[in-house]
Amino acid sequence: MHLLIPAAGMGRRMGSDRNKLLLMLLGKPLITWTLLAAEASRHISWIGLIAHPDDFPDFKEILAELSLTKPVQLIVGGTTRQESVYNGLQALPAAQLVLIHDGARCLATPQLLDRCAEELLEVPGLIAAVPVKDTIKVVDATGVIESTPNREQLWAAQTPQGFKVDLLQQCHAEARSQHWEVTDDAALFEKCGLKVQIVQGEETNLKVTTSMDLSLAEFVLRQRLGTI
Ligand SMILES: Nc1ccn([C@@H]2O[C@H](COP(=O)(O)OP(=O)(O)OP(=O)(O)O)[C@@H](O)[C@H]2O)c(=O)n1
Ligand SMILES: C[C@](O)(CO)[C@H](O)COP(=O)(O)O
Repeated sequence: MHLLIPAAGMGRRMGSDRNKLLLMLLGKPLITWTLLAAEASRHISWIGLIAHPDDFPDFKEILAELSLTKPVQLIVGGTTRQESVYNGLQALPAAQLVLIHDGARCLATPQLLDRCAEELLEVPGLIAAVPVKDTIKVVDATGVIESTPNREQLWAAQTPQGFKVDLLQQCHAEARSQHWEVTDDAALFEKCGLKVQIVQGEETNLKVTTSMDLSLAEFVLRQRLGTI
């Protein structure tokens, strides 16, 4: 199965002066951990790494050092994640199904990628997600709570997200013509009235967004490697 990895962000919330995916995490660039999970997945056969052209030299160096067994194509990203995925879909070789996984979710396991790949044979669209643990409040502009949604219906979206390619392409085309801006591909499917199935995600599959997340990711990796 084909995998697109959006990796063209800036990492503004990290407060870093470079793409956070190039920051070091336990001795390796953060994106390396994501690529290693894709390499170890039984179902992934092709990887599209969507990046900002300024980062191409660094990504090429990382890829040369890793020398993965699977083909990796560098694709020019856009100014938003949505535009980056759109570009990825344009560059995708002929394929019926695609998984999309954030470069910043570097702790996703190969097993999660494989479960999503297998489930995608049965449904038009899916996302990994975990039940929300906190009580969530809907708050107005003045900081006053408006409502408390029933937690049983709340799930935190992760990636991988997987889709039938033709349907996702149609949703992205519709989004461009209607000027929809969303933070994930499932939201486009939803807006187009298409079904998106939840696949149980992983609690450790955090998106490295702030420097605290980077510390948490290091802790999880050390635990996995048995060094703590
Ligand atoms: N124009 C963009 C923006 C984001 N991404 C990717 O989408 C994923 C999720 O985005 P996020 O965590 O928000 O990354 P950044 O945009 O780098 O972070 P920030 O919003 O803090 O700037 C990341 O793997 C990021 O590289 C992308 O490919 N193209
Ligand atoms: C796709 C995503 O990782 C799902 O949680 C997320 O929506 C990416 O965008 P964000 O704005 O960084 O949350």
